[in-house]
Amino acid sequence: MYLVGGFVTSKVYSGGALLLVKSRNLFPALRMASTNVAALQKDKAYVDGKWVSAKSGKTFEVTNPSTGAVLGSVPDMDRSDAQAAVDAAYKSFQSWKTTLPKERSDILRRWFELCVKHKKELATLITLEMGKSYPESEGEIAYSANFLEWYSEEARRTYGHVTPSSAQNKRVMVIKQPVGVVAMITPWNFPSAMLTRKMGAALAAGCTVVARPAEDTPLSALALCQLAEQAGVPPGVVNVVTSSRDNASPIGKEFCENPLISKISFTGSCNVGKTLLSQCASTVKKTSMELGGNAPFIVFDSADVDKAIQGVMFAKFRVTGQTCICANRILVQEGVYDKFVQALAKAIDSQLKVGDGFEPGVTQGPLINKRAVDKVESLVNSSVDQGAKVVVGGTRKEGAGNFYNPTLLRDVTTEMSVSTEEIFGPVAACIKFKTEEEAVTIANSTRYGLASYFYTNDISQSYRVSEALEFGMVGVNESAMTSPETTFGGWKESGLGTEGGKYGIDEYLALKNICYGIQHKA
Ligand SMILES: NC(=O)c1ccc[n+]([C@@H]2O[C@H](COP(=O)([O-])OP(=O)(O)OC[C@H]3O[C@@H](n4cnc5c(N)ncnc54)[C@H](O)[C@@H]3O)[C@@H](O)[C@H]2O)c1
Ligand SMILES: O=CCCC(=O)O
Repeated sequence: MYLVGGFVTSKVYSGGALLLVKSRNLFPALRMASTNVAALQKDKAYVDGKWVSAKSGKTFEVTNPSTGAVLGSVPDMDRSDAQAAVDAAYKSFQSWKTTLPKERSDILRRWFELCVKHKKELATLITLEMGKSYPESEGEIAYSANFLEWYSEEARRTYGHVTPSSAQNKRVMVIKQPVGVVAMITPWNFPSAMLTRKMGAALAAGCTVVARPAEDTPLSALALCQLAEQAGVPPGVVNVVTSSRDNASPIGKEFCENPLISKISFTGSCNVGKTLLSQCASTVKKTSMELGGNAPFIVFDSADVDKAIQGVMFAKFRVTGQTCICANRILVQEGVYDKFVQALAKAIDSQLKVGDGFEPGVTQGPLINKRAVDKVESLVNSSVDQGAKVVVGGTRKEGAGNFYNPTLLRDVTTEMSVSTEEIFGPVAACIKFKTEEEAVTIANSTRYGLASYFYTNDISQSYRVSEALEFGMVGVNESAMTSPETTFGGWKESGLGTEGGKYGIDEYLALKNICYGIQHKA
């Protein structure tokens, strides 16, 4: 690693190729991670236990959204590459499904331990390719690794049951078996955790996997493969195909139409989820869909406002507002509205710092790309045109990188697009309401149903409202509600199925009813 013209330039050897990683703010993280990040950065995809190029030989570049610097290139695979990966996964399924749950558990445990051991290098890769602040990246690696640990424990608990029979000469039991090869498509906002939440469950159940990570963040996925290999995951059990956005749709089609695949597990936007669902009809595949959200964050008059501010700072500004469970509509009862807005403005000013994720003290990294900044800017501008007022921010950050300043809007109404659309950026949009019924009606008046939050000190209200909200997840006086134990999933157009928690592994298991005819002694 050496310094050139104020930049830190790091030699990164990747699959034999020398990459120069250049960033003003890289130094602190690379110092933490030493240069081992190089050993985990791959420039090939991972199929059948081998590091491979695209058959076409094509590659695409991965860039740092904070600086625009090119981090490296990975294979731009197409539909035929995906097909080869499916063949490998299908072949490996025949033996993986017969392994003992304890063997799968031990392998997942070793993979978890390796992720923990390499957390600094893995976190460095996330901040490099995705931009989130380095402490948030370390947090993601802990979260991501914990899914492997959780499923190493769940692997041994896939109990079936015996059903009392209605006939003397029959016995009936239900067993659970792995569904088969699972195709996974994941987004860029949690480059590691969205994969392990799926892969941990699938492998524990006895399924094999072909995954296509988002084009913005393939490096974290490939690093995970390397650790999986070291943990003893056999060839073909985990396969990762990388591609540019241009090949996302053809690969998606292959996944949906290939009869060797039994299930698609997708995390991403509602629009792409709906496309995949319609494509899956041709082969009647099982699906898990973790889609977008439009989370209400309700603050009632009785709430502890300080606690609600602490909660909204996390629920709104985590990962610069780019999580599917981020607070999207902040509904505040009229009695505390002004006090809440004032306190939130103060918290934003004093607690948030925008910049390169490696810079000490930065809490708000860049948005993923220029398109995302344009979208956030247009949502803010159109709200202001319709009467919303900017209390804090409301502008892009000057200079290079895809940065948008943390923004607080007041006098927002339910009709504005900032309320109806998923913002996916650092914009807190505050709406005033009068009654509990009005708040619940507004909260539920969306086709999304992923996460919701409310703050109250009225115990009866906490029961009433948590039962009335049409969302898969409800935080009551709590905004940090995800963990491996959480049953994570959306209602309505936010998705199908759940991940994590007690039920996560069931998504990868098929029920089989076995009826025994027995000779009954006279
Ligand atoms: N519910 C959840 O658990 C969850 C978690 C994270 C993100 N999300 C959602 O993801 C969205 C943000 O991620 P995004 O912008 O990357 O979403 P996206 O839907 O644009 O992309 C998600 C993935 O799908 C791929 N893709 C795009 N078009 C495809 C096609 N036609 N066929 C197959 N694959 C295709 C992309 O390359 C990417 O890998 C938000 O809506 C967010 O709420 C949901
Ligand atoms: O973006 C969605 C995932 C968020 C989480 O798992 O906490």
